[in-house]
Amino acid sequence: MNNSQVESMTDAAAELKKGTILVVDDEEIYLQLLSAMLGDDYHVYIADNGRAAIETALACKPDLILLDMVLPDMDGIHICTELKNIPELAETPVIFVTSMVDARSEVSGLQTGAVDYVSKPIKKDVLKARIEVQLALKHNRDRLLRMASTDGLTGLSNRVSFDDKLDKEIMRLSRVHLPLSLITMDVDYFKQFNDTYGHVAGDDCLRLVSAAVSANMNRLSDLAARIGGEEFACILPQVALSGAVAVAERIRQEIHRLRIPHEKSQVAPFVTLSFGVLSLTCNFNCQRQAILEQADEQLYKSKREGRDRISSALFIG
Ligand SMILES: Nc1nc2c(ncn2[C@@H]2O[C@H](COP(=O)(O)OP(=O)(O)OP(=O)(O)O)[C@@H](O)[C@H]2O)c(=O)[nH]1
Repeated sequence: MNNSQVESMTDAAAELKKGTILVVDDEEIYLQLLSAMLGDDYHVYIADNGRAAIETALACKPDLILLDMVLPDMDGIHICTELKNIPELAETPVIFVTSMVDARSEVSGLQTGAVDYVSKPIKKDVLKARIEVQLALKHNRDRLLRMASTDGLTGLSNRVSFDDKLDKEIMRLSRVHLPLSLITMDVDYFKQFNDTYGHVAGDDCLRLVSAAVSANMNRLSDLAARIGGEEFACILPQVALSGAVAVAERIRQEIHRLRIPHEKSQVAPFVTLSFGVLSLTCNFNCQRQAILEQADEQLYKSKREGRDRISSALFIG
């Protein structure tokens, strides 16, 4: 077996791992024991104090944290409370693994938001079974959350997660006085498209359009959503008007390149989109509803002025 075969087998083994676990314990012997116990099945990260635990959790986004109660810089209750206050980590299940077996400690641990409490010395099979239960629950919860925030037809974000993201970005950017841009877009003469080619072809068309829209979301903080039947929208945090118009133009041209036939369109023999772009410098008085209304006004302007075009404006607060 050559090196690259060994490497690809190692990669394949890594792929098969069932999740990421952060082990937090100040005793080297337990870090070693748990790493050896779990290392074949999971990606294991370790931390030997509270501060390192929080930093490592933020960096590796574990599926589960095994947390000791007694650590040199802060106790487990304190660490768990901090984790629950960090939005990205608040839902990460924590299992206390500790020698403190009195009922009061156990109750405190569970009241802090831990999902389970396991006493030392560790019984390998029991701990593994409890980990499996918590990971299965997390997996299901993540799947339900994904389904609740995704549009079933296109795989883009749905209206609920669009509204949620917009509210969050308005608050975040208000603190730092940075711009936010929105692009709203709508397929031209889509009723005629459905009437001509049928609803199934209409659905296929919406899927192609959404793929073109999401292909132009270049930053992790961008979000593309289907916010109505044939209406899409993008949130572009920290992007000013000219940048957002450039993104809209890229999407417009990409839709042209797709050449999806649309013989009943009065604009072109293929599918086109109309766009509304709106930018604002956020402040705490900005209301989602007012922002969307003004973005829609720009979209209607594009429709009125002939479709297959971009209209843009700065938000008037
Ligand atoms: N295939 C399909 N059609 C949809 C879906 N959601 C909405 N539609 C259709 O989209 C069409 C939208 O029509 P209108 O609002 O009249 O707009 P339009 O024909 O695109 O005209 P303009 O927007 O003015 O260019 C309607 O016929 C809806 O039935 C969907 O999920 N799939």
